Amino acid sequence: MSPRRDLDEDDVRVRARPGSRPRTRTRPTHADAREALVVGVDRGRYTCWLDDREVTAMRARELGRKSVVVGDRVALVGDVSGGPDALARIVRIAERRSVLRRTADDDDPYERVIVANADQLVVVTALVDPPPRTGFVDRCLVAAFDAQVDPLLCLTKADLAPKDAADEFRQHWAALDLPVVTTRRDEEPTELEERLTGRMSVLIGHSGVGKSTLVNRLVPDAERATGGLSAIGKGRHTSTSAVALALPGGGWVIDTPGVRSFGLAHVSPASVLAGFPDLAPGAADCPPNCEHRSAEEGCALDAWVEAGHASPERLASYRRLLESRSDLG
Ligand SMILES: Nc1nc2c(ncn2[C@@H]2O[C@H](COP(=O)(O)OP(=O)(O)OP(=O)(O)O)[C@@H](O)[C@H]2O)c(=O)[nH]1
Ligand SMILES: [Zn+2]
Repeated sequence: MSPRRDLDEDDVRVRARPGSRPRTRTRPTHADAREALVVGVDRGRYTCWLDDREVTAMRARELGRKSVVVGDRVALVGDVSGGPDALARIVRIAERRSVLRRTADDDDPYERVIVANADQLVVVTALVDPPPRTGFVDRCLVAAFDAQVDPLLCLTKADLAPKDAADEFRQHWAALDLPVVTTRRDEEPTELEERLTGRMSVLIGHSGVGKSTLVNRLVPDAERATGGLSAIGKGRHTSTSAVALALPGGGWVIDTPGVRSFGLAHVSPASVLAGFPDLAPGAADCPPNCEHRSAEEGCALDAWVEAGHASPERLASYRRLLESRSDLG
């Protein structure tokens, strides 16, 4: 097993080290452990939210190689006072309800969990400057479907765009039940705020689309929320790690500064299709193991589109995504 393969693998190989004391068979159960939420990760230190304070923690040895990511619910022991020099230990990670993964590139088979337990993926796209791209949104939708996280499309900079720009762009997903909000500089992002309240949402978007602007409006004390952990607070623009910020009305918004998109190498072709629910039923007439690339190869999706069940742009979009994945050969 190469050490790189299992960056995020949860199966642990316990190696007996020469000279080390034998491990006790029954580990302490840490009945007094406190439940906390991981809101930041920085070089082996985990910022956890416990009741109403931030606690810095490290991983306990007994976690083995299990990864701890933002959004994880963990059990803490040790010094959970949250004082400046206090250091707690993470002894357990609760089972994850969802995991958002990425691969660095489509042809990079090594996947990483970016965020655990999110229930909403907010795809942030500007209507102008930079111009919106349907392919980026499609890619994010596939990642959301794969992770079983609800998608929300957030179109920013409506104040700079022609009046019908938002309607025109969202037309691409007219066949889907995709919720869409638009935001603009001269208005509070009230509708977005409503959709985020009480949930754990991840923001994803290219540089310059206005993510930081949104986060600052949604979390006015963002700097304070990341607290003394200046490495995370100040490093938001350079850091590549995600950070969870508490929303005033309840819930969390997770900013992912280093993640601009999702590689999909780990997503099976069938799951990529699941991200296109308007096309997916059309595959019922495909030959077994159809790679859905062309009608010449027997793919039934072209006929599905010709029959008017989905738009040609959607099929083209799907096939572009497939092409960008090298694992199909
Ligand atoms: N007119 C207008 N400008 C906006 C809006 N949202 C953001 N901007 C501007 O767009 C630029 C980029 O916004 P940021 O919030 O820094 O974008 P970002 O997505 O966080 O980019 P990174 O920090 O590189 O990740 C800034 O100059 C913002 O002032 C908007 O709704 N309307
Ligand atoms: Zn097919």
